[in-house]
Amino acid sequence: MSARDQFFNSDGGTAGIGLGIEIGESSTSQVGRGVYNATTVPMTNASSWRNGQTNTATKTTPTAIATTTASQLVAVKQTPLESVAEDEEDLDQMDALSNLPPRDAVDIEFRDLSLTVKLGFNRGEKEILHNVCGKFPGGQLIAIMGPSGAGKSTLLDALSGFKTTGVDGSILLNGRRRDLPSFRRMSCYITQDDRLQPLLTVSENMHIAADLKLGENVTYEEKERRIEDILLLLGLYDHDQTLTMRLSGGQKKRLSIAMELINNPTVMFLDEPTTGLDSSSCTKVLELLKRLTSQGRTIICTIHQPTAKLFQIFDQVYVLSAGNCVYQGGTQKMVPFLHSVELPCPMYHNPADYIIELACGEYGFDKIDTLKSASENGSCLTWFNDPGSVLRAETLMRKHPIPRRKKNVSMENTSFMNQCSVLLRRGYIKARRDTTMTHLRIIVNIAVAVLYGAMYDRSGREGSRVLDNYNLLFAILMHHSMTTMMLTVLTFPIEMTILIKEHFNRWYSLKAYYFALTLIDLPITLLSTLLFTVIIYLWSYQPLEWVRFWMFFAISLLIVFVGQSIGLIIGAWFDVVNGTFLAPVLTIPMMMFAGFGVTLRDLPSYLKWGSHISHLRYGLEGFIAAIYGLNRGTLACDEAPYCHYRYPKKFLEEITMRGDQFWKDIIALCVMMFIFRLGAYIVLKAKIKSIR
Ligand SMILES: Nc1ncnc2c1ncn2[C@@H]1O[C@H](COP(=O)(O)OP(=O)(O)OP(=O)(O)O)[C@@H](O)[C@H]1O
Repeated sequence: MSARDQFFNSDGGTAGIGLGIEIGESSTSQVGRGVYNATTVPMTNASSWRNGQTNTATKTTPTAIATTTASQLVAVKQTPLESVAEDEEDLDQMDALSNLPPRDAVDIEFRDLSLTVKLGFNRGEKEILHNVCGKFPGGQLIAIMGPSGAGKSTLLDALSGFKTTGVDGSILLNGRRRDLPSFRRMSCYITQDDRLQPLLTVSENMHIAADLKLGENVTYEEKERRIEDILLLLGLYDHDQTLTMRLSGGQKKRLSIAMELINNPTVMFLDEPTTGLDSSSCTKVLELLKRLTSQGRTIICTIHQPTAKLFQIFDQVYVLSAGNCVYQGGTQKMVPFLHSVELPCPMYHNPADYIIELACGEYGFDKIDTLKSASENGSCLTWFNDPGSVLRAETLMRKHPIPRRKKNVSMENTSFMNQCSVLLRRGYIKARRDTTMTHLRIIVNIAVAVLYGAMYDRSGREGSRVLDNYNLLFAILMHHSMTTMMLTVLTFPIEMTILIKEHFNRWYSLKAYYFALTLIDLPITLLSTLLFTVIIYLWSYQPLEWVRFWMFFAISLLIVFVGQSIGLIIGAWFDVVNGTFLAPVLTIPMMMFAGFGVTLRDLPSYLKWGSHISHLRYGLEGFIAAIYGLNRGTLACDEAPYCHYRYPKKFLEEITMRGDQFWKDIIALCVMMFIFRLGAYIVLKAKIKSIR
């Protein structure tokens, strides 16, 4: 049977067993037996409950259930892997899982956690989390639930360290204050949207992740083994040659998890891992996460409103309402909890749905206050599955040794050189397959060169067509500047989302990323600019002198680089919509200052500064120097009886350009390129910081 089939045929034994326990325990509990039986029994078999069929569990006496489920509980606790894998396929997956080294469970606790955001200039602040407390014991699958806007993602961001600005309160790991750099080394964050490289296959994505996330001392065989195990475990093994963009939503979600599993994190944060998936894929993803917790990992997910079937997969739930905790405890204990506060879950109602309705204020806002005080805004541990086993911070501290202090250890697992070489390899694969950034760019350069060539045929040699040629030079300038700028503005925001995720998960440093980004684009920029230049230069009959050709090419190349750097600054800071508006709007003044429409001499004195900051001015001046400078001789005058610009000098005088400023233009463009590149790096860094 294929790995995929193995994955999809697994029956989620853990969840079922967990459910049995819940019913048994609750059936014998003292609180509201009538309501409790009615509401929890359906969870044993969600579909039969929905269909209104009688469930066998309902006919079982409470004592019988208690006996059965108690023995299941023992089985789960003592031999989790064996009891989870109920058939051969499961056991195969468990094999793969057992090759991932188990982790020492990390207990996460937070006290009086609040998070405040600034609303903008003069608009004050907004507190999103209001002194919430909570405890997430290690080795459990925990759901953060709540209505939309309750603060689930914000809590996840604060706990994972993704957000640090405006966070107040304490976060403890095994009883000690969280040291963020160390915590980031043992945890990972999987975002709601799948930020994956679409043009890489599953296998390539996994190999890149392994090469970046595993130390350089890990052998090739070890990496291969780990990749194979993870792909097998996640049911992606049969798809390892599929391009990521062709994967289904559920497969993409699993690939996101697979890539972060490579370095075996102890704590995993997942923002809405089930959003956008069908119910079967949701179940599979959550069952997979449940399996991962059996090895000591603590997995915390936000989830909107799980179905009864999904709900019972979790060990523990943390429910938020408008930034306050309204329930914290075991999934099985939610119904007794609601009963204890005299808000019993109605018959045939999914408790998860009911508590969300309560948290939304559908039954009155006073109920939210009741729940908040009953759960002590997250401090109350009474409703944990096994409150007796929940260790206090002091006990945890004593149990876990003081971690060794790591000074000056880089956040990344591999060296700068390794990061650069892996990123260059990834960039090369992407560039080969990228229809926009590579193929389309080359095609557009050839097509535009042919079009301009046809329009301005022979304009470069004719004295009577000097003005046409001047127009051509300006059109070339705009083409080089705008195409690369707009391409970057349109594509970089998507790349940026991937960068934010991977950089936070410590795949690479920003320096390595930026270095690779700059280098990887060089060959394609050189090739497309060279093709364009050769075609237009020859077709428009520019002077056939090597020195002029290379001067022309050098200016073209620098303009491309400057345009690209400006695009990078805009693309890094703004989204596609704002960027698409801003880029042309900023280019127009640069065009006006270039000396094309209004000569540099005629520019008002108070606007002269503009021409010094316009890259298009240096570009145009450089082109003019290449074509009409270097004391170019008399032009041919074969096409018209009157030849106004027979002498290039006359033309230069008229446009107030000297034709001997080539090196000054080159230096100015180089300085601009350097400043804009550096600016783009600073903007990138600032953007990443501002998000956090
Ligand atoms: N930077 C911010 N500025 C202003 N308000 C913010 C900011 N970030 C979050 N909020 C607000 O905080 C609240 C909680 O947001 P959060 O994204 O955590 O909610 P959520 O529970 O995850 O919602 P959903 O399930 O819809 O994703 C929302 O009302 C949101 O508008």
